[in-house]
Amino acid sequence: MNPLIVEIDVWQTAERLSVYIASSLFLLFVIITSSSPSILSSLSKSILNPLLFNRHLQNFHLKMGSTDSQWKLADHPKLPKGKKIAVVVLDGWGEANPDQYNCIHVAETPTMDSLKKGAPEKWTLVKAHGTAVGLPTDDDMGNSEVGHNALGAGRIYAQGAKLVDLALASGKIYEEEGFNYIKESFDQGTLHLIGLLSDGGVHSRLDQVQLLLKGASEHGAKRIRVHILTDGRDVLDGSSVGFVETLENDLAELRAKGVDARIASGGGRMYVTMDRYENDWDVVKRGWDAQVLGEAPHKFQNAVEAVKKLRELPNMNDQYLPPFVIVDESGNPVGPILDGDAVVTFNFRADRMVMIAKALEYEDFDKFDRVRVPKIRYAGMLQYDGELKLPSRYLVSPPLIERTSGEYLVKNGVRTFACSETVKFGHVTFFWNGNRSGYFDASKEEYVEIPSDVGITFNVQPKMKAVEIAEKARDAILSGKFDQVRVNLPNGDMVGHTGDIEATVVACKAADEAVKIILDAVEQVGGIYVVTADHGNAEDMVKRNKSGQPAKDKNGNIQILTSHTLQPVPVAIGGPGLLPGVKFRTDVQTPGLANVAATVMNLHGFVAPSDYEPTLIEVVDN
Ligand SMILES: O=C(O)[C@H](O)COP(=O)(O)O
Ligand SMILES: [Mn+2]
Ligand SMILES: [Mn+2]
Repeated sequence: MNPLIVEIDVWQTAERLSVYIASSLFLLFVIITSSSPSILSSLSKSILNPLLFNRHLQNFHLKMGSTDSQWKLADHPKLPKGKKIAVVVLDGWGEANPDQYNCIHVAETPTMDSLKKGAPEKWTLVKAHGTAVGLPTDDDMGNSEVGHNALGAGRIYAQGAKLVDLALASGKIYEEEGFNYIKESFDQGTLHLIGLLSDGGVHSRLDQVQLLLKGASEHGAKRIRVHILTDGRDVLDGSSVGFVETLENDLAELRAKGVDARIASGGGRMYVTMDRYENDWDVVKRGWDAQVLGEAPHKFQNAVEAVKKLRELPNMNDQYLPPFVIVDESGNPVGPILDGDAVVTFNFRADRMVMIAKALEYEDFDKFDRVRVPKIRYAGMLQYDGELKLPSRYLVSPPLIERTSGEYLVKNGVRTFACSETVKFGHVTFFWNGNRSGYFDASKEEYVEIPSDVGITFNVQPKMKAVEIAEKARDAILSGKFDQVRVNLPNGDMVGHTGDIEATVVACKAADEAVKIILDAVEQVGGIYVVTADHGNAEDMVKRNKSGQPAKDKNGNIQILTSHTLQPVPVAIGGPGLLPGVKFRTDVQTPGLANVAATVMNLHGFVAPSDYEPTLIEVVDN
């Protein structure tokens, strides 16, 4: 066995022992002051399970109000403190076979190529999809929310997709406070469901919507209106028609059972409702006008026809369909949101629901003129922002992601700088910190957002703000004011989602150049870099058949993949500050993104908490 691992084990045992002694005194106190048998039995279970016990204790400290000592991380036995560390997340940068649809391979990426030459000691691959990041199955592609959650939290949490599955399967969703709250409107009002209609599993899933429709009607909803947002980003472009047909069939079945259920409005997710990080409130306003006011530039009597017709507009695709409302024979919208109605936003993922949640929930709201603000009972599928408690009502509790590496490091004196452009800003801050907005300690942190271009698809500007982000990171590194400088470089992902292969190649080159700027700064200050990604995207831009060849549609055309992938992502370490003996371990079972947090903590000179996924590195004495 590696000497370092033994040393850490010894240290951890010592730590655990001291924690036990202190805690046993506390437990004794509880036992003496309480004769409850249930407490005694759970205590004895905890004592027998050190991991569980540690977690209980840590959570107990947090609940009781934490002090610095409870956050204190142990010193790493070999790795020094005080190194400047750059953590670079290349969004949508996976590792795949080299071919013409692998834009990372096609692009000139000398910096990332040079890192790869350090394999296997300084460059490795980790899982970034499926159960490795808390998604329901290994058929689920990775995404930014779960990827950054895992990177920052160092542990794998059952994510929204899975939690909603469980709540629907057990029927618990209908017993909880959130559903009971909206149910109050079912007698007199309409239940409105707003969200992304696809089976992408990133923000929402069609099968969950189907179950919710069925369950809500069985629990008393008599009038239901669905406001759809078409996808084409997490699923193939053009698939919207099939999803709308499926939904229409379900609604027809409900109508046959006497429920007045219809689609009321729609629009493409990137143009209607699902903006994020306040990049462009007009997107949310277009949705508000269609969903709440029943007003849109396009009116149809049938949603399948709406989607088919709007897709015929020049350069149109599912992501950008203009807003439309469904009207009756007299031209009146069939489902504006009115006083007394209930509204559920059925996406489980947070980032692109926060803005609409604010519009639906906040009394004081000045981002656009809402014209009419109906008195509704509103619930999110999940609570989208735990810090803002937004929305205040929700059907399923979100994963409780606590004690993230960001919080630990800041509380251990690591001065932290984080930066991206608007479209990914929340990824390296909010998602990284366990879906929590704001600073842990404003005196030690600075988060910089570079405004993204607004109102364009990013294939038009594939370089995005990569250089600006890198220059901010460079300045932060050189300033000496920060110990960790963390960025997200969005290009591979944001341009990859457009399906424009040529532009994605330009995007990958731009991201690579940005990495170079950051690594040069690391070099200058004798620092360390950790370069990784949150999931794949740009490395595979075509749908593949089972044998891995590009799949063709019925007309013989290649099907461009706009979505993320199931590919692993690289993790590269290096820089002049890295001790020569540091290398990637070969004994970590199925390493994934969640193993990165402990790795970074080690490089800052600390041992990660014992319930974190193991570090990827070891220090071998020369
Ligand atoms: O919201 C999006 O843009 C896509 O659905 C997923 O992309 P992301 O997970 O990289 O943000
Ligand atoms: Mn991403
Ligand atoms: Mn993406």
